[in-house]
Amino acid sequence: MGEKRVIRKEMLQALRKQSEEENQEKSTAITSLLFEQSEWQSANVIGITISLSYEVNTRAIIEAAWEQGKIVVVPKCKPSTREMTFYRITSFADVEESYSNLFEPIVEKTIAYAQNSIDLLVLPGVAFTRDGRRLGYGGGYYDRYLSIFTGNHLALAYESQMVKDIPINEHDKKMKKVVTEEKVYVF
Ligand SMILES: Nc1nc2c(c(=O)[nH]1)N(C=O)[C@@H](CNc1ccc(C(=O)N[C@@H](CCC(=O)O)C(=O)O)cc1)CN2
Ligand SMILES: Nc1ncnc2c1ncn2[C@@H]1O[C@H](COP(=O)(O)OP(=O)(O)OP(=O)(O)O)[C@@H](O)[C@H]1O
Repeated sequence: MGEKRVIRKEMLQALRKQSEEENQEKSTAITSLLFEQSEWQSANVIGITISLSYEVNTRAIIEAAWEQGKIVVVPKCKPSTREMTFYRITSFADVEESYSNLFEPIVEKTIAYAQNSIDLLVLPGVAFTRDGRRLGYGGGYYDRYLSIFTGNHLALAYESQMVKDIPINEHDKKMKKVVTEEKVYVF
């Protein structure tokens, strides 16, 4: 556990140092590669997070999804059980800054979507390995979600988030794909 925390802290520090310009440039490349994936093209309902400033920018992805006629659902965390429920948003006015400074759906304005109605889950992450392991913020939210999720999933990351090793935890779920600004890792 301790080692995970060190990798997380160092990676987040490095990510926060990346300039906005660099973030934007790489995010644009990641977005283009994402749109080439068959999982994206065939999905009607996309489950995706609202990015923080240093994460791969998902706002342009969400806007494009709306333009492509797709349904966008974003997670709301339940800290007491560390579970997430996804709600459909049709504009950014449907989200508010809430838990842990994340942007989450305003429950009163949105409708919950069941897990089995999501075609593609687009995951964030702090660090990834070249064999498909993922390190998140340490909530275990996605490990729990993926343990019962049957749809497609892939993760978005900067190439700089690919690391040699991450300590394994029995709950850790392997990624199927990670899309970076340089390539698509398929596991
Ligand atoms: N933009 C974005 N949204 C996302 C994620 C993400 O990685 N990025 N998540 C990806 O999983 C989920 C949120 N994951 C979280 C995991 C842990 C904690 C957490 O433990 N927070 C502590 C304080 C953290 C700290 O030490 O600063 C707390 O609130 O008590 C919060 C969110 C869902 N939404
Ligand atoms: N399926 C699960 N059922 C029960 N507990 C789980 C499950 N998955 C993870 N956990 C627990 O959640 C905690 C956090 O897990 P971990 O450090 O792997 O999170 P993470 O992948 O970094 O975070 P996140 O998924 O939120 O981005 C650990 O204590 C882990 O044991």
